[in-house]
Amino acid sequence: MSKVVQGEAGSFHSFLSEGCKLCQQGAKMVLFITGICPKDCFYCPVSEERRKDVTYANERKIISDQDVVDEALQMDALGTGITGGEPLLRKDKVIHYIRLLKDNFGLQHHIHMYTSMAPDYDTLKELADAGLDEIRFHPPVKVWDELEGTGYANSIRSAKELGIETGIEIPSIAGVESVGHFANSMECFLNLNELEFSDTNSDAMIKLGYSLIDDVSNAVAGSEEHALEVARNCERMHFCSSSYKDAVQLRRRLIRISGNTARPFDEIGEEGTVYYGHIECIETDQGSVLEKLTQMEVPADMMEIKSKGIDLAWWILEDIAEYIKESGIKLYIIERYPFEEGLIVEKIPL
Ligand SMILES: C[S@@+](CC[C@H](N)C(=O)[O-])C[C@H]1O[C@@H](n2cnc3c(N)ncnc32)[C@H](O)[C@@H]1O
Ligand code: SF4
Repeated sequence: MSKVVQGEAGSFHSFLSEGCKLCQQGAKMVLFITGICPKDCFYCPVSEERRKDVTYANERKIISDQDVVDEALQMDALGTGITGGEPLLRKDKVIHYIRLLKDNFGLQHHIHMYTSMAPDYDTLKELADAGLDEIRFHPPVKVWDELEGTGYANSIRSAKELGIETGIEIPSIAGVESVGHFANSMECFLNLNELEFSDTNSDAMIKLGYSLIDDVSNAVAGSEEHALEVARNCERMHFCSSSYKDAVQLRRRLIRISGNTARPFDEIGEEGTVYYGHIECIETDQGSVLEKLTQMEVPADMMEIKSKGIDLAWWILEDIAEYIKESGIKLYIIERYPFEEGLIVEKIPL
């Protein structure tokens, strides 16, 4: 599928792979296999905390298979993107999780994988046999001009032969034009990511002369223009902008998760965050506060006892605030990301 889309700096063709379509709906779980990687890209955005041999499904640290299944259920995932670090450094783990996800959620659970390596036919066959649907190769910048003569060309040919939807995914920086021609000659798709600053790459990127587009986004000035150049000659390409990723994909993912996990008294906001009231009190006060709530006939399904207080519907808390406020007890309306211990966006004292 190819259509003309309007970018901030002009219009260009856009091709969406199956994995991208599901990602745009916020329906893809992100399975981070390992944080280790043999490459040393100057733009690497992987956080210090994750640059180890650790596995996460979205923000959940994975200890057992059940954790992976629970996270997919929690967001009602329609597919999974396998990433890292370099996932193929833990090939057996990748194959194990592809099988686990296909067994639990059916063959229609779409799985794509990123790799910076150029795996041989046998490795790709193992991945295809396990059920991998789509692969996105990320060759290092230094070989972009000579991709025909590298292992990436063979890997792309093999992946296509094995029936895996095949593409290249790289950041949109100087030099991408030649990758556009290569993608055409290989008849594979090309995803260009708008280059972004992160905590781990900003020193290197500033030294190389990159700068922010403005003060409110992490996007790098000039990145979109490189993609527009490529779009002139590349049929199956897509530019994934930083603002789209943040504004649309994240919001849709949060809405999916909160729709699945909100308690009866959580209000789901337009951005997918949840709003609820919170009575902060020490354990010894909890009994007397609960007694008051019962006397005021607050329904049991409109509250939940937590270790450091009681959560309840914010509109009920607002109504009864003046009757339960006393020394040592604090009342708040909280807006939070819809995960256990999710980021608190706002905490308004009553
Ligand atoms: C973060 S990597 C993770 C998977 C694997 N390590 C790899 O590099 O392919 C996934 C994609 O992110 C993109 N990427 C890497 N650094 C980026 C940055 N600073 N800004 C925008 N996209 C970036 C690359 O196009 C890469 O294909
Ligand atoms: S291949 Fe990916 S994880 Fe590895 S250094 Fe490059 S961006 Fe980072």
